[in-house]
Amino acid sequence: MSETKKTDTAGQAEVPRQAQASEGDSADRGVLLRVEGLTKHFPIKKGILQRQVGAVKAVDGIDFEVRKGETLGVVGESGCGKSTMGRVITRLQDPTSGTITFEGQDITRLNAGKMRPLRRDIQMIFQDPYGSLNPRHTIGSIVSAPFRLQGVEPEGGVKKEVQRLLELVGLSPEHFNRYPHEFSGGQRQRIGIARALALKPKLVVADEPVSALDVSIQAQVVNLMDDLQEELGLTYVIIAHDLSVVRHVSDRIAVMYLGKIVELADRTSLYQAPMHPYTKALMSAVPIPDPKRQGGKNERILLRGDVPSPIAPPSGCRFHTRCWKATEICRTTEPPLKELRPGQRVACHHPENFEDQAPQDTVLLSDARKTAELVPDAVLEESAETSAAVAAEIAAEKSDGADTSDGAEKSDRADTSDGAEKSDGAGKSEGAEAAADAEEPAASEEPAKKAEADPQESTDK
Ligand SMILES: Nc1ncnc2c1ncn2[C@@H]1O[C@H](COP(=O)(O)OP(=O)(O)OP(=O)(O)O)[C@@H](O)[C@H]1O
Repeated sequence: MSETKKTDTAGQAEVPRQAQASEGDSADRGVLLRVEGLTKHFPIKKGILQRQVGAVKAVDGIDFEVRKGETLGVVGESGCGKSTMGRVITRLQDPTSGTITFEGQDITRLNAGKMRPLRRDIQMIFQDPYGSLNPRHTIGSIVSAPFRLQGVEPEGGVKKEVQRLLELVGLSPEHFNRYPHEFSGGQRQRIGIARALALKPKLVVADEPVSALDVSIQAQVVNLMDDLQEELGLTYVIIAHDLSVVRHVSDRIAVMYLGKIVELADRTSLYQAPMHPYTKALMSAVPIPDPKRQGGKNERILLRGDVPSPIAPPSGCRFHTRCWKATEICRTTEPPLKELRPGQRVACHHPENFEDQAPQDTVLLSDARKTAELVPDAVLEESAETSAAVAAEIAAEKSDGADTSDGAEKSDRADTSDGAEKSDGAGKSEGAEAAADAEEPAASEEPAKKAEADPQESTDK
């Protein structure tokens, strides 16, 4: 999208202009949409009396904000609740609970009549360019529908405005009287975009806007959305099932798993140092175009099985049944979405690239042991190394103000060079509790304890 988004600056988190104000400072300034505790449960009913016997917890308590002018990417496997989230925040579906605030106005419970004026400002682009256009209507009629519905008469008339919109999205104004079947998938998606932009919305939620298109066409449509954002000052929420589409266009990315946001970070932080193991797994699935980086430590992490059912999600951390780091606390206690680094929120007891949040919990669950078999050794080693390095850095920073940077660097080297086992120990010794007063040296018994408790696991590693 904007130049800032296309260039990755090493080590420096990229934040859109509007987002440069600190999180707290921008309590609402610069925030277009705020979502708090949002849930959407679909009731499951049975019998003649249609009694509710359960619920599909498609979205199960999410919080995030969308800042003016930014692109927020939302990723996760199929069934994670992304589309439901998109339909609820645009109020095409009612939420079960939580609040949605748009430009400071609570829109959670507005009825259709009260939502109508807001429909101009909040638009959605749908995944299927074939199903989302009525085959019996001409392109002119489809793109002019928002004007009719809102009773808006654009300057110069509807026809002229629609032709301008068609041109804007790269179609010929002469296509006005043609029908959807006369267009290719990419062209149809452009028509969908023209329709969404007709009333100059402030927020556009695009649900997998390119996944139904050929790869060669995907880039064209993404670039078009990109250019339009700059030209019209749009704010986007772009939903995708993998990171390959959103990685280039998003300012920030929310990773969803089974109805929850497990990580939310600016793009650079997410790519340079993903913290949730699920994010890391999703990232490892994206092909790396740089041949120099191929064959390095970025090996593919295979996740076991499918996303569990949202009718009865796993207890504690919902990812624990597929996570190679899961310990008992992951099964029993749901990790909160916590800001571990500025601008990077993560919900994990044993995050990647950060000190362990539950260092006392060292025995892997049996599921995790099986899952670890699918994770390349290099990834496991790297994971232990980076966590230990961060833990050492934090400990050094806390113990010595003046010499911090030097000390931290040295201890990084020492830990990482010794390999996974040693660094794992260091990582485990510096936990959340220890971090509060982290003067203690690393407890070297930790890895031994782990190996003792779980010999299979230690050999796996
Ligand atoms: N109207 C509905 N009634 C009942 N269950 C629903 C309904 N809509 C969605 N679901 C369920 O909610 C869960 C989340 O679906 P959703 O479509 O939001 O996920 P998603 O991450 O967007 O997946 P996909 O990429 O496949 O669309 C799924 O288990 C789905 O079956």
